[in-house]
Amino acid sequence: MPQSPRRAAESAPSPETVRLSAVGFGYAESPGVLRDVNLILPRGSFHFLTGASGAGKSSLLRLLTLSSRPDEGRISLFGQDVTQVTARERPEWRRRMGVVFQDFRLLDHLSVFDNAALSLRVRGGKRADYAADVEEMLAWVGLAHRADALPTTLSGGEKQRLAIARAVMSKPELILADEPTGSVDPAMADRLLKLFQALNKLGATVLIASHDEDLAKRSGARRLVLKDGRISGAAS
Ligand SMILES: Nc1ncnc2c1ncn2[C@@H]1O[C@H](COP(=O)(O)OP(=O)(O)OP(=O)(O)O)[C@@H](O)[C@H]1O
Repeated sequence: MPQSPRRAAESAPSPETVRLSAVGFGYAESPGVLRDVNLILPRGSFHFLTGASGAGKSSLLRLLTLSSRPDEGRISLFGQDVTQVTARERPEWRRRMGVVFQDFRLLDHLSVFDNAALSLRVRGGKRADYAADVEEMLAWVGLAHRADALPTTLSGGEKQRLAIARAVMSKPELILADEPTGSVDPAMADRLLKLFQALNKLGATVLIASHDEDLAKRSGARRLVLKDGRISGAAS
């Protein structure tokens, strides 16, 4: 039985934020997407996960967000085995992560401001206490002037920037981002990269899945390459 996330957070933090041991994963239609994947993300590390379209980057992130379970092997997060975590236990683990989904998953009935503030709202924070921080984050991603807009009125790049603001707003311990710069221009991609780097400097463990080889190189982050269902390191 894994320790509860809250209890685990109270004890000394694990030096490993993520550990995958001999992980295998696939779908009925696509078996063997991941095969014998072994991976350690030390606390406070910054990695780019690259690989061709269909290599399994999103599938690997699905396992880390506990949206899917591996067919084989074990997964630990924050030093705790989460391989068999139930749907009921999942939200508590997810609160320790900031996730940028490839399809954004914004809440269309909430304003840009309220989407960005979501993780703070669910923690029961008062608007007056977090408003300045949310406004600052929206300004950083260039959305201050759209704070009252609904997500349906945003461009693809604006939605992506909002998805990032929302994911990192509560300064999570682990940031997982799936193609977080796929819809923005190179200047904005660099700006968003700086945001991830700043959060990493504050202690967050960051894993970015991306096709963008140039951005991965510019980041100076460690590279992980997914190919034929397996992960290997690559020179940055
Ligand atoms: N829900 C699903 N059901 C069945 N097969 C799936 C599902 N999701 C992904 N796949 C298949 O699993 C493989 C890995 O897909 P995945 O989305 O993880 O790759 P990716 O590296 O993230 O690709 P991209 O860079 O294009 O987003 C692909 O062959 C894909 O067709």
